[in-house]
Amino acid sequence: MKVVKFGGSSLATGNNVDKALKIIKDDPERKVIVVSAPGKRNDDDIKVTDLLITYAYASLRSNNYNDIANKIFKRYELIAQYFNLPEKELSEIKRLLLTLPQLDYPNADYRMAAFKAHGERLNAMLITKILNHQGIKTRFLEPKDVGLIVTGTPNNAEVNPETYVNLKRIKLNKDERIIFPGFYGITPSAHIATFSRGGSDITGAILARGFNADLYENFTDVDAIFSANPNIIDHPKPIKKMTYQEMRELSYAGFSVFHDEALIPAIQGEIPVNVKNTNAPEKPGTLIVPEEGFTAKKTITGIAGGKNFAALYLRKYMLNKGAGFTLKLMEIFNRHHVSYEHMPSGIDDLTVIFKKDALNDQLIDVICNEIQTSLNPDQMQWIDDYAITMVVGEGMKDKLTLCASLLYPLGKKDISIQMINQGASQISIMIGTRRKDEEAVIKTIYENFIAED
Ligand SMILES: Nc1ncnc2c1ncn2[C@@H]1O[C@H](COP(=O)(O)OP(=O)(O)O)[C@@H](O)[C@H]1O
Ligand SMILES: N[C@@H](CC(=O)OP(=O)(O)O)C(=O)O
Repeated sequence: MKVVKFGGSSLATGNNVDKALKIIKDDPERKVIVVSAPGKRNDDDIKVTDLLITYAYASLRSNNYNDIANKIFKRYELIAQYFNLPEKELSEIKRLLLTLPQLDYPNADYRMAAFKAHGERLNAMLITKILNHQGIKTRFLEPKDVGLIVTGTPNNAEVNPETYVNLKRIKLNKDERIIFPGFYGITPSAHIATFSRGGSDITGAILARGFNADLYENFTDVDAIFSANPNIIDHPKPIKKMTYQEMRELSYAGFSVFHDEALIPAIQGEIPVNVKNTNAPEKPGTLIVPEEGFTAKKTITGIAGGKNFAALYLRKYMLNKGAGFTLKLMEIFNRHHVSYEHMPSGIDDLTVIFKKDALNDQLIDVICNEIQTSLNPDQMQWIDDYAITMVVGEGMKDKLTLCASLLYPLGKKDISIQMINQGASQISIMIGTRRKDEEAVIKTIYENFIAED
């Protein structure tokens, strides 16, 4: 049995949905289908999830939100019309959409989560109706029906392990497909909470693990995962096969094609993941597999870049001798509920790297003031335009001189390296630069090490 997920880019129009449905019908093993909300139809379009965010704010400010609600409904109506679905089939979808502002929510965050989740919820309802209309027996199931329980914050939730116990109890009928909305779960108190953006990939992986699928197929709008972002490198080489850990590191640093958290359930359940193109399903795509039994054919598998970082540089002479410096630093972060990403250090200095969305200007000032008062560093600098480039490959493990040879062409191009860190797993090297240099780092390493390999 396969769990299949279609991203928003694969469900943006009636024509796209039709391609997705053909893929489903083509293979009886594709039994559990996770769907995202309709995505962008062209570069200037707006994803339904973003329209729902606007709707949530507009309906808080005034009663004048009909235009945005109608604009959202129109997205579903256009898809329904493509399949000649009778209009009455849409009445429930319209009602649910229009009543969102009137419902009770515990607070504004839960309210926002419920609005956002309806992008996938209504799409799953619609696609179920379309398939049944075509004579394909299909059942709509959602998190509350199967016990997909989440905890954490309402717009950045995490799956609760109880979910897997609940999923084991669900019976899948032989002659029936399941359509399941991605991106959200249900809290222990039965409220909707969403994963972080792009989180339908996570739902697919949870169901693949929970139903013990043979394969998790993730359909998107590119032929494969490429060895570099196709928006930066022209026609980058596709990756045919890679390990879970390689994918984790690449998606963390910027391969937006697959959510980095989505691999964890797949790893835990040892479910292989196949990323494929809805527009070319005959192509093999990229297969993501366990490390055991994997033989690396290339030194570097891929290179990813993330611009959305900031760093705090601290110099304190004899840092290596002074006990408690790092502990006090951690206590300050902990007091303000700030998590950090990396903390490379030397004898006299350390850099703490943050995701920018973990902080705001006020918090940065408060934290820097506390550090100055309690740790009295010899130098402290906040670097707001920090970028991380991650060079990843299982084949890097035994290449002792790789680090030096990676840096040489960057130096020749006058790119200033702020930090370099080889991961303990030895399959990644992280290069910290100023944001303006990030694309040049990716292009230089791609040209010298991937294009040639
Ligand atoms: N290394 C990469 N390989 C493939 N696609 C990438 C890569 N890095 C970024 N992308 C982008 O990710 C997009 C697919 O992700 P996304 O839009 O979230 O898909 P979906 O809507 O199917 O979830 C591609 O269209 C591409 O622009
Ligand atoms: N619709 C949600 C969740 C998601 O996964 O979407 P997509 O499959 O289009 O990346 C979002 O836009 O974040």
